[in-house]
Amino acid sequence: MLRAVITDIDGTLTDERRRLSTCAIETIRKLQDNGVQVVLASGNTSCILKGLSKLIGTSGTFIGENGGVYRVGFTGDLKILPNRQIALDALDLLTRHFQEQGITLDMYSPRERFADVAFARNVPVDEVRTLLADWNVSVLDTNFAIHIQEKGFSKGSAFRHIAGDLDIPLSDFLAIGDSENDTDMIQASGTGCCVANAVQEVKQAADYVSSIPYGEGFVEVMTRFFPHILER
Ligand SMILES: O=C(O)COP(=O)(O)O
Ligand SMILES: [Mg+2]
Repeated sequence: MLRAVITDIDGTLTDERRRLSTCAIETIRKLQDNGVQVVLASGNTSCILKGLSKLIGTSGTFIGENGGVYRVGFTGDLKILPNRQIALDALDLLTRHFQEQGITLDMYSPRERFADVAFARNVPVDEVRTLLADWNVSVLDTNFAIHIQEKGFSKGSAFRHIAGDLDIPLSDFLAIGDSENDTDMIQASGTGCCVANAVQEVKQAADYVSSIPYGEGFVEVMTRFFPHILER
C-alpha cells in the first residue's frame, strides 16, 4: 500500500526557473497532514534541504547531494557517505582543462557541500564525461547543474538506507523526478513516476508520466495516486 512519497525538487516541485510551485507545496502539506510521509531527494545541499523541509512542512527526512548525504527526520544526524576528496581531485583536472580554453567553472555552493561538487552547465557534459572516463566518479547532468561524486552513491542508494531506517518497504513509496539523477530512485520504488518535462531516460524508467510539466505535473501525479486525500 502506498504510504510515502520521495520527490525530487528542481524541475519537479519547481518551474524551469527553479521557483517553487505553490500548488506542489499545498499538495505536500495535505499528504503529510494525512499520514503520508514526504521525503525530499535532491542534488541540492543539506542547508537548502533542511530549510525546505521545515518551510514546506515535510517529514524532515531528506537526501541531498544526489545521495551523498541524507538525514532521517528533523532530529536525525546528517549522514555523509562518499569520499569528497575524489570529486575534488577530479574537479582539479577539469578546472585546469577548461582554464586552457579560457573557461572558468562556475561552482555551486562549494562550501556547503560535504559529498560532491557541482557547477554550471556552461561546459559540455560529454566532454566532462570523456575527461573523467577512467576516474572512480559519476558525472550527473540534472538539467540545472553538473555534479561529480565518488561512484557508488546515488539517490537510489540513499533511498534504500532511508526506507530501512523508516521501516517502510521500497514498494510502499511513490518516487517522482525529472532528470538522470532520479532514474535509480524511480526504479527502486514501488510506483515510479515523472513529470512531463522529464528526460527520455526517466520517462522510460517510470510507470506513470504526468501529462503536464513541473509542479502542476507533480500535483497531477499525487492526485491520481492519493485521490482519497487530494480529491476531497
Ligand atoms: O541540484 C541539482 O542540480 C538539481 O536538483 P534536483 O535533484 O532537486 O533536481
Ligand atoms: Mg530534478
